[in-house]
This record gives sequence, structure tokens and C-alpha cells, in this order.
Amino acid sequence: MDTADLDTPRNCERYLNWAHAFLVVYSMDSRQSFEDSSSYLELLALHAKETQRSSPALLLGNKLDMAQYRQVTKAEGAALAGKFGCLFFEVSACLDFEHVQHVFHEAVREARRELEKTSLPRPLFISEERALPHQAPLTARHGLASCTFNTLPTVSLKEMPAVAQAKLVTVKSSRAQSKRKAPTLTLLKGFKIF
Ligand SMILES: Nc1nc2c(ncn2[C@@H]2O[C@H](COP(=O)(O)OP(=O)(O)OP(=O)(O)O)[C@@H](O)[C@H]2O)c(=O)[nH]1
Repeated sequence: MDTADLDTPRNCERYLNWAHAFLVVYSMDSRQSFEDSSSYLELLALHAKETQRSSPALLLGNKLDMAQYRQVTKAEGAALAGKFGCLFFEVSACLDFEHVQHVFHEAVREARRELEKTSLPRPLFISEERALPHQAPLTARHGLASCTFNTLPTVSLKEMPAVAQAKLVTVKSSRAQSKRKAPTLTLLKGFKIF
């Protein structure tokens, strides 16, 4: 959200609905910017309450290289972050690239955690592993009235791995299975390959 010279939030609707995470940044050498950052955190909290959809926010005290001119203590930053339940970091955007990078990684992790919490059940994919003998037929278990798998005589459904652990899913046809060295990859329409 580029607030470009706005001290208080205005016309933020589209950002609020679009973003998966927010970095709220103040200058530690400016009490005014610290107070402004508080009103942005209020706005995010209000939006989350109204929409029942919360996106993580991280509070950053910037200009750590100017710490000798600080007007906001680290404890005050941490307390504000604690009030809104967000992570807090003090950084120097101009001097410490790695720390800033770490903060961005944290933001992505937080966004992923939030998405995983609220995500729908993950889609199923077809595995070539044999169904266990005691399992009911697929059609009965999943209500698939008429479904024919020509190349996979025994199939079972598995949950897709979460994106974080996802690996390439390969699907062999039964023909390829029988000729061990035959080409093995058969892509089925609608499959997601990570
Ligand atoms: N010393 C120091 N100066 C910084 C740091 N980060 C940004 N600045 C300076 O602070 C000033 C404002 O930086 P911007 O990135 O324009 O900040 P902004 O909040 O987006 O400002 P607006 O575009 O006016 O809203 C610039 O002069 C930057 O060079 C930092 O970590 N340390």
C-alpha cells in the first residue's frame, strides 16, 4: 500500500482486499510516523473484523542506522505490535539488506500460514498405488456415478500435498508400468504440477 505522503489512511479499499500481508513501516526518528502507523494498524484490524478475513501485518521500525536520533523506543514499537498481534522488527532499509530480506520472508511465511488456516480442503489427485483391499470402491466412497479410468485399473485418491511440501507428481499409465523402462509420464488433464 503506497501511502505516499498520507498521514492517515485514505482510499485503501482496493489494497485491503487485494493484499495477503501488510508491512507497516514507521521511522524510528519520527514520533509522528509512529503514531501514523498505529492508525494503519487500526484500519487493518477493523477491516479484518468487518470482512472476517485477516491478513497478517508486520510492524517495522525503520532507520535503525539513525538510532541515535530515535524518538520511538524499541519497547514502544514492540508494545504497539503486541497490541495488534503482529510481528515486530527494527530494520535499516539503507544499511542492512539481509535483515530486510528476512522480514520479507517472514511476511510470506505469515501469509502462507494464514492462507493454510483458512484454505478449503485440498484437492484430490489420483495415485497409482493400489487401493487397500478393505476399502470400498472409489465410486461408492466419492459418489462418482460413472467414472472410467482406462489406464489405471486400481487407483486411489490422495490429498494434494500442501504447496510448501509439494513435489512433482508423476503419473504412470498401467502400460508403462508393465514395461518397466517405457516412458513413464502421462499427464492427466486438470493436474497441477508444482
Ligand atoms: N538513514 C536512513 N534513511 C532512510 C532509510 N530508509 C529510507 N530512508 C530515507 O528516508 C526518506 C523517505 O524514504 P521513502 O522510501 O521515500 O519513504 P516513504 O515513507 O515511502 O516516503 P513517501 O514516499 O514520502 O511516502 C528518503 O530520503 C530515504 O532515503 C533508512 O533505513 N535509513
